[in-house]
Amino acid sequence: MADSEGSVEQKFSLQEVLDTFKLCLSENKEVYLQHYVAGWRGLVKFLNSLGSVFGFISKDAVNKIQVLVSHLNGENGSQYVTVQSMVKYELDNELVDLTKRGGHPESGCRTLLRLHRALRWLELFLERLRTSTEDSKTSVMCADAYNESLAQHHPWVVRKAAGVAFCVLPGRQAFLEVMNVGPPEQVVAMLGEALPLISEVYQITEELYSQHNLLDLP
Ligand SMILES: CCCCCCCC/C=C\CCCCCCCC(=O)N[C@@H](COP(=O)(O)O)[C@H](O)/C=C/CCCCCCCCCCCCC
Repeated sequence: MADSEGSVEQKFSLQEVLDTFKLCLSENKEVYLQHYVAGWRGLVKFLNSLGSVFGFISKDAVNKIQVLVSHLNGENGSQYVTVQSMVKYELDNELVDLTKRGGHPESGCRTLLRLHRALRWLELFLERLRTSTEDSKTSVMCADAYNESLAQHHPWVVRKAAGVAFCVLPGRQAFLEVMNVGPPEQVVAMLGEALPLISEVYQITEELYSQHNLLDLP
C-alpha cells in the first residue's frame, strides 16, 4: 500500500523474516552476510511499526545494517559473501581494531558483533514470547531477555532509555497481531519454526568469533 507521500508501506511479515533466516546458512554452515542483513532489515520494519519511542534503537540498527551493506557493495564485496570470509579477509588485512578503537571503527567484524549480540536478545525474547501465556507482559519478557544479553554491553544511559522504551511495548495480543501471521496459535507455531534457525545462526557466529577472539571488539 502507498502512503500519502507515495512511498510503499513496509509491512512487517514474520514469514518473510523466517524465510530470510532459512537462507542464511550455506550447505557447509557458513553464514551469508546478504541474508543476515536482510533478516535484520525485516526485524527493523517491526520495530518501526512500534512507534517513535523505538526510533533511537531503529536508527542504530539501520546504521549498522548500512555499514555492512556498504562493505557488501564495495570494491572488496566478494570478500564479504559470508561472515566467515569477512572475518578471514579483515583479519588477514589488519582491518579490525582488536583492542582499542582506532583506524577501523566501521569494520565488518565489529559492526556485525553488535548485531550478533542483539540476535541473542532476539532469541531469548522470542523464546519467552513463544512459551508465554495470555497474561504475560511483553515489556517484562523483553526486559528480562535484554538484561540477560545486550544490557551487559551497554552503558547506563542506554540501559535506562531501553528500559523506558520497553514499558510502552504493546500487550501480548496486539504484539502477536503485528506479526501478520494469523491467530496466536499460528504465531506460536511459526516462532517454533524460526527459533532453531535464529539459534543456529547465532551459535555458528558465536563459535567463529570465539575462535578468533573477536567477542570483545571495542
Ligand atoms: C519476530 C519479531 C518480533 C520481535 C521483533 C523485534 C524487532 C527488533 C528489531 C531490531 C532490534 C534492535 C537491534 C539493536 C541493535 C543494537 C546494537 C547495539 O548494541 N548498539 C549499541 C552499541 O553500538 P556501538 O556504540 O558500539 O556502535 C548502541 O550503543 C545502541 C544503541 C541503541 C540501543 C539499543 C537497545 C537495544 C534494545 C533491544 C531491542 C529492543 C526492541 C524491542 C522491540 C520488541
